[in-house]
Amino acid sequence: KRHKFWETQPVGQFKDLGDTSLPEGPIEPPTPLSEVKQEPYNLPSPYEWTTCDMDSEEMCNEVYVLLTNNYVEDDENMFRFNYSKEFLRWALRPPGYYRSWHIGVRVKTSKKLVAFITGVPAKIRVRDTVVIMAEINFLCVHKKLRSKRLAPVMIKEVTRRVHMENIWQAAYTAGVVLPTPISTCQYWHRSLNPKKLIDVGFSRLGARMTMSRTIKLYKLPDQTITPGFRKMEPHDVPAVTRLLRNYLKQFVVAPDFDENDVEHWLLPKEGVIDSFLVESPVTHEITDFCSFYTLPSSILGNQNHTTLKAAYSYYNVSTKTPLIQLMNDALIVAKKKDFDVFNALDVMQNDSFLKELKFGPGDGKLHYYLYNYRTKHVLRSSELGLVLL
Ligand SMILES: COc1cccc(CC(=N)NC(=O)c2cccnc2OC2CCNCC2)c1
Repeated sequence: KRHKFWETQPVGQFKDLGDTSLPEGPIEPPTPLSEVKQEPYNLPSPYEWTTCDMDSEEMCNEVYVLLTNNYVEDDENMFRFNYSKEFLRWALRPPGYYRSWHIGVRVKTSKKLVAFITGVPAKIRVRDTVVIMAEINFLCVHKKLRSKRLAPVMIKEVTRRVHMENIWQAAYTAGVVLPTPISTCQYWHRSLNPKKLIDVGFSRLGARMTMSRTIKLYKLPDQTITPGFRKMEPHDVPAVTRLLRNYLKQFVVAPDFDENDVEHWLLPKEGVIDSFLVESPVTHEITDFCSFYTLPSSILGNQNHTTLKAAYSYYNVSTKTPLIQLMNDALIVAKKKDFDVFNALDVMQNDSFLKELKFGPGDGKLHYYLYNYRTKHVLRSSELGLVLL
């Protein structure tokens, strides 16, 4: 039976789609903390819960190895996300994080880590209401333990631990359709190293196209072209916070970043997150911002290449520099940093540059979900101002 688990959860149900009489907001009220289940859910007998301390080199490595071998693959099982350890430490330890929300499942006898799920706290605005939510991510069950119904009990356990911190909503994304997406995005890819992308089967040579013609088509200048375009630095945090908060106001769902959040999520970290801004050479005002995160993919079964170096568009703000020019500078920097491909979702105003900057549509969609929060309508992807890792 499809969605046996999700029909028991406080999420929008397919049967409610189109019923605009249902109000926007929480689906269920908070439970008194004294009534929240105090002990962990039961796992099947061979398994036990563990808390993954990402500060521990050993545990962080166990998580890295589990995800490297068992996390999300593309639809044709040619690529698998290969989040780095530094990236995982960044993604899982934002301001106010709870170590207890980094949940692992071990085999009692061997102590092998065989499953993982995480939450991090985030302030998310939905229209005019700021809600403290858990951002749920990295749900991974070892390939050999699939369809043992571990995922539902892991989701219930992370929900229970989130409830214990008096948080009642969550946000998550998935490549699969579950009850019920608040929005569905198309992903797009911009080739930076077309020869490698074709060699590994990520892209195909276009009809009536030669390889040299394809390389020329995607060629980029050696230098960025916007005057005042530079790497973000710590002293830029207040100005970038103001710029980003103002820009994100236009979207129905968006993070409510303060300076601490901006310092964590947007200051450059080598091999994890790159961020740039435009400082007007005359007024020294910060007028524009762009950022992308580093998420390589393992290439499964290719003799010549093992890793696809991919950049993922994160948060971008344009107030003076045309967004197309700003994003072209982001492509130029990504190419200089030896990325093979630059990925983007059609969220925010990304639709305005995708085709012109030679992005091609990906072969899948990314669905956005809220837990225990109903939106009046399914949102257009351009109404989304939230990018999850
Ligand atoms: C190229 O290697 C891949 C390895 C695994 C999966 C996919 C396809 C895919 N599922 N892509 C995305 O979900 C995606 C495409 C563009 C931008 N962000 C994305 O996902 C992000 C955000 C959600 N969590 C994963 C990373 C591609």
